[in-house]
Amino acid sequence: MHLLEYNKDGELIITSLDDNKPPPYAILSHRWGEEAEEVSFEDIARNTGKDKSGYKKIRFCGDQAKSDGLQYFWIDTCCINKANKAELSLAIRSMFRWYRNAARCYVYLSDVSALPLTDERETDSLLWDSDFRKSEWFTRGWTLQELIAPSVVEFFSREWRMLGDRVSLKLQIHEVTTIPHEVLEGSPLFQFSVDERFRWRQNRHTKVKEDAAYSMSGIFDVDMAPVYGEGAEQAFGRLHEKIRKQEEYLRKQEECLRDLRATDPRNDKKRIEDTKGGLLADSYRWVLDNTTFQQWQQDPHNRLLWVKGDPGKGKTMLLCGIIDELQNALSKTALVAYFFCQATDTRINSATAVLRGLMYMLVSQQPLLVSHIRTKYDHAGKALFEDANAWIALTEIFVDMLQDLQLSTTYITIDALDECVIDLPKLLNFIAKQSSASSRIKWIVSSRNWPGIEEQLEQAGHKIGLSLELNAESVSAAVGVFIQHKVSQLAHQKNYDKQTQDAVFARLTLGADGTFLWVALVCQDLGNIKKRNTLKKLDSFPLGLGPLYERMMQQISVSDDAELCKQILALEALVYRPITLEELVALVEPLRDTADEDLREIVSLCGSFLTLREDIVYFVHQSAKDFLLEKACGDIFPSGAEEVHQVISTKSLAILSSTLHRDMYGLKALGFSIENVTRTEPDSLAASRYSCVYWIDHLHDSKANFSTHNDCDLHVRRVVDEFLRTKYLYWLEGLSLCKSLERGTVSIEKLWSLVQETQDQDQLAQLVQDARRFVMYHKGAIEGYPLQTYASALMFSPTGSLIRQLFQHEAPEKITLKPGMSNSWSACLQTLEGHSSSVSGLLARLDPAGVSVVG
Ligand SMILES: Nc1ncnc2c1ncn2[C@@H]1O[C@H](COP(=O)(O)OP(=O)(O)OP(=O)(O)O)[C@@H](O)[C@H]1O
Repeated sequence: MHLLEYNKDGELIITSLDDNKPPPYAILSHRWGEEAEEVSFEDIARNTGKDKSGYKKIRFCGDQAKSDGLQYFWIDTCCINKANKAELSLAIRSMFRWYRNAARCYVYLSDVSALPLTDERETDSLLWDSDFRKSEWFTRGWTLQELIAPSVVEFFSREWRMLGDRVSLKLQIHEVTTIPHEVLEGSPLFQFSVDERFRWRQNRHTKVKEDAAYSMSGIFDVDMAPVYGEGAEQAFGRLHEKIRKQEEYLRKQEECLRDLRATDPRNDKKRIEDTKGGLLADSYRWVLDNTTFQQWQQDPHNRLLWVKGDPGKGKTMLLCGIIDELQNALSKTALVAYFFCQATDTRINSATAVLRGLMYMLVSQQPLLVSHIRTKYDHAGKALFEDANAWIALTEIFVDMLQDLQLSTTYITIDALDECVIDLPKLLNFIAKQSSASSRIKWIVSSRNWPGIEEQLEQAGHKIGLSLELNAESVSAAVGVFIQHKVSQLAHQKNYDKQTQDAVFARLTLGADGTFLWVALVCQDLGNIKKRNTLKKLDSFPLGLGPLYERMMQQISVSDDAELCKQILALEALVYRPITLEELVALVEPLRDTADEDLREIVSLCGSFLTLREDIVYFVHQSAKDFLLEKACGDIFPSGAEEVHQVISTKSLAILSSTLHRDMYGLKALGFSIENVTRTEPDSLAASRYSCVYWIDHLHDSKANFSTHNDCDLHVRRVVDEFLRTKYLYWLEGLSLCKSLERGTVSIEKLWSLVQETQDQDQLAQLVQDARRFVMYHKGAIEGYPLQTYASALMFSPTGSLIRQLFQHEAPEKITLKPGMSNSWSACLQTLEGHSSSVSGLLARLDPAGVSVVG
């Protein structure tokens, strides 16, 4: 790009600079006078044209830029070498970007006069307002992008007096152009519909007719080479086609991000901070002065920082604090991606979830990185992130992203590696390798002091460890600050007198032993104790986390609601994700008619093991769940954990049997896309969502043995058989509505492995086999369009399919297939979808050889 500047003699000169990284510059927007009177590229090159009337504009623009501290400026009359056709064409395509990248845009309105009345600097807007509104500048085609693209647009009168800027004049500009205020205030253009953007060009004209289309291309962010002579119709036709392709691309992009996002780690961080009582800066800031931390931050050879410590030492909160500090201190171009593993939540407890979360965060901050995902995603779709090869695909994509030169300094943080329960060794191996790969990427991970983790991270070349136990003094001081904070909170809440407050403080200080969690749990308990009993109870809090949990368990055991609390704890310890209160009530029979208030009270009676946030029940800490599973099994699972799994599984089937039916969200149309589905109010699946997704997992973990003939197993078989016969299709619809069909197919495989054990391959085995084929075959259609379960899925299943026969009454009545379906399932296991746009009606099978093509 060519830019103008003054040389040391005050003469205008033209300089060519890199288009991608231009220095700050001003840009002029104006109406051309007679072409012969405008200063051209050659004029500047030859130092001529000073006698032309257009020269004044250039001097004004240069002077204004100078007074705004800008050395360079750009004017279309003389910064494009029009003799060079290729350059001209490129300039037309780049114009929107040049205006957008300018530090300031000066709009010179030669038909608006604004002479000052009294004060030299002030002009009276009443005098020029009407001229301003009538200015020809608002009627020209190219000036639309000149008005919208730059971040700062300033208007000047014929006398080069400042009238105001795009924001201060937005009322007038809106009235003249109808362009919304938000656009004039700088909102991104993609937020406005195509029709809306086309509307802004109404009443605007261009000298050359094709320019009417070319001048809009930047507004739609499409690249369009000018072909003068093609005519306006053809030019607009090309523009519309480009916009259509662009929209298609963006839609796919959105789809890709939606599929990638198993969780948004930013929300997890907020939630974790909230459930842990809020982040206290004074309890983590010690780390900023820690020499190991500083070494990691400053030394390019130290790329991986491993924060390690025992349960409850404050690692998670420390990482939350470090992330905040990094984000506050970073330059605009640096990125921070983080992920919090939580073993209790299946969404965020696997190696693939970690990579998905990190990638999602990187792409959200640097959208161009999405190209690395798109190359694979455009072929594979959502399965890329979920199928058996997901780990391989994700690591390849992630490595590509990290090697992308557009990625500047990047901080990657993963908390609680020990809570990554699926494929931790793979994740550790990946971190160890990748953390050495680039000095631009800095890693922080945290975990408990597990030898297995230590062993694998040992392989990392550029690592450094920060042990909380070895920094006991700093951690103790941080816990001291935490105690002060908690005690003053309690004192306020319980209205403690000075003696009680001091005694609580002394007890917590004596017992904490550098463990935040112990303090947090004791304070939670103290919050439930009457003020007058506080001093008496203080000494009964045992030292150490384990003994404290034991005491909590004993208290529960002697309470009036002991059985109920234990039942809830048993369920909570086994569920695969945190459940909502509604799901809890559905799964725990004695809670069925409990009033909301009582329900909350009962949850709070479960000692300090559980906590409620936004009506979801969480463990207060992973160590609480660990304690229940390892040390309190006898209390909460008197007949073994398998039995509780089995109860959850059969209870789930009972819930599903009474809630599932056809078209639960009232979608009516068979082609209703899942993308447009919103939950009904009240949500008919609210209580059964968990059961819908996880009943088979619990059945599987109950170690049900379908080949024995004991009463219990026979009963379970009967229940499963009955459910599949009467509810299978409604269950598939439910899974689709819960956006969990993929998981459902994995579950059906699990069920299949269970029933396969039956020696005689009885009816149930045949039914499950058929159900499995059914879902594998029609997964794509059902996943995208829940009600296709009853249409294409039923109709395109073989006539001999048991599921088809059982649900024949749900199939569309008036459609006959010619030729009809064969009697049995083909060798094809799954339908591959190769359509480029969405499928919304019935599907056509074109290929009898085994692979169906739909669309
Ligand atoms: N900076 C802090 N601000 C506020 N609370 C804190 C802070 N640090 C620790 N805590 C309190 O201590 C508790 C335990 O901290 P945290 O969960 O970070 O421990 P952890 O070391 O990650 O434990 P684990 O490894 O077992 O998961 C938190 O629930 C919170 O109540």
